[in-house]
Amino acid sequence: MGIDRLHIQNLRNIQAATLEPAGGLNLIYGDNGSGKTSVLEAIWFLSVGRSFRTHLAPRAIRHDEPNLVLFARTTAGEKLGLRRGRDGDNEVRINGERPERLADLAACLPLQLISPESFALLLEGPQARREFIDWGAFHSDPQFIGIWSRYRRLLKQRNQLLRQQAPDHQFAIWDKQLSEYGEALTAIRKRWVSSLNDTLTGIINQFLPDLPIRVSFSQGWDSKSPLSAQIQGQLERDKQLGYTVSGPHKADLRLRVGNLPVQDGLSRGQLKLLVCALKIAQGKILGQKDTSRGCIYLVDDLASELDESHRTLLLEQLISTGEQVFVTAIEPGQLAMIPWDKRFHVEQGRVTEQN
Ligand SMILES: Nc1ncnc2c1ncn2[C@@H]1O[C@H](COP(=O)(O)OP(=O)(O)OP(=O)(O)O)[C@@H](O)[C@H]1O
Repeated sequence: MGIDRLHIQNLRNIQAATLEPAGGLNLIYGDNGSGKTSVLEAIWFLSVGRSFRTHLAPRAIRHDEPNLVLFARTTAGEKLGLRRGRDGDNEVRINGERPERLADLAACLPLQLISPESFALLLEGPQARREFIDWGAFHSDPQFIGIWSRYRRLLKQRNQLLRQQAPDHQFAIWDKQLSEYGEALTAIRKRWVSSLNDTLTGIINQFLPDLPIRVSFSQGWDSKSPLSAQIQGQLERDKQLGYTVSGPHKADLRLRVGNLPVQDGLSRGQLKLLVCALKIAQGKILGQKDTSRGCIYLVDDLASELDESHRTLLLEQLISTGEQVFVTAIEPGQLAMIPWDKRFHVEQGRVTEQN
């Protein structure tokens, strides 16, 4: 899985660039502010429909230009196009057609991003970890997106009834459906997390040997009780609070080292290695599925927080996935020993392939 052609127009300081990346390891190097991260941002945009740096797409559009335009051709032959306008006029195309939903882009182009901001996965609230689990659930089970969307709609409707202090009998029909979809959603998440665990343990043992790291899935409500009983039992409390306290929308991935949450028990570099292990494991499992197209890894600022031996270890793990990898770095000299398949130099928004 990968992209064999990428065209970027008017994204940040890149006026126009065309890259023909290798199927394996691609290095993107250049000085601070040259536009390296913008190349990764372009690929991310084409998968997710937005930037990983800002929720305000106009900020990514090159100054004084009305819109940004991106295009990629995947190794499966799909042509993905995206245009974001300053005036909010947006367009997405897959093989020339408008997709039914934005998630269709992600299905064509599964990505894992490792960046200095990826710490959020471990340091911030559970939402980032739910999104992490749901990435795997989405890519491994075609039913997931439909079930997840329905659950979210039902939850919104129930919360509205709670805020309106609706009489108890009005909840019965919503709660039945909410429980059914919630259980189905959780079953897919559980399957994914259990398939993740073995691969993850192997990578953690390499990255962080001798540390007793444990990863467990918390489904968002008491695991001894069916969701229907939980939701029924908490109705009075939910009414007082005006929202649904427990359920799959509160799921989390718990990570501990010994008795401590990892954010308290690991150094910055160790946390980064753990984030990398989680993301590499996700992509590896997906790559092993018969139905899967694998995934592309984007690694922004490889050197940050990691010493040389851990940088090498990380790259070895990435190479072992056999997937397409894009790595940005300021100084290519530090990475001279790595067998890059292609190297791209970025200078003031101009991208040139090096021999
Ligand atoms: N909307 C915009 N229009 C034009 N230029 C922009 C816009 N937004 C950001 N820039 C500039 O584009 C460049 C973006 O650089 P980018 O973050 O991709 O650099 P980088 O090579 O990854 O840098 P670093 O090594 O410091 O992380 C910066 O020079 C920034 O000032």
